[in-house]
Amino acid sequence: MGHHPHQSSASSSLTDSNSRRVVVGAAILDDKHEPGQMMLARRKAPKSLAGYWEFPGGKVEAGEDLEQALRRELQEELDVEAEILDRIESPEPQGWLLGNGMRMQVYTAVIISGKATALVEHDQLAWEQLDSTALHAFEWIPADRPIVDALLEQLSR
Ligand SMILES: Nc1nc2c([nH]c(=O)n2[C@H]2C[C@H](O)[C@@H](COP(=O)(O)OP(=O)(O)OP(=O)(O)O)O2)c(=O)[nH]1
Repeated sequence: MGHHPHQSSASSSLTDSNSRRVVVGAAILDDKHEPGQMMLARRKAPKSLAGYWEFPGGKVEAGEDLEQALRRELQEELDVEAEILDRIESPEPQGWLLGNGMRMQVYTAVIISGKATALVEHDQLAWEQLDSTALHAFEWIPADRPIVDALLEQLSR
């Protein structure tokens, strides 16, 4: 009895679809100083999210800081080297609340090397004007829509 609680809490931190893991995402811009377009990516999996558009990115791994994690994800998912620019300010400092209870921090970024390619996570990439109507015409993961608005607001400052 004495050992059980310890064991289960140690393993749950690795195996839960836990709400503590942080997600990082990128609003990839076409130009660092005068952005006109951003890139969106359409998910292939899981089934519940397949077909929805998102900010490319993923979960931060142990030992990484957020920007390192994001650069790694962009390399793995899109085969590009990226420079991370600014954090999109979120209502709470921990980041944007996602549908599954996780938090996501989103950064603007530019590609510094390579041509973005949909590899395993996505089946389509799109460049779109930084315009509210144009961007909201895509079927985003619902939790991402307020982030799109905050991005546009922040870029217009
Ligand atoms: N990458 C990304 N994930 C998002 C966005 N919006 C949103 O709700 N999510 C959710 C979907 C997933 O549940 C989670 C991110 O997980 P992921 O599957 O992209 O992470 P990962 O690449 O590290 O994959 P894995 O190791 O879990 O297989 O956050 C978004 O804009 N970008």
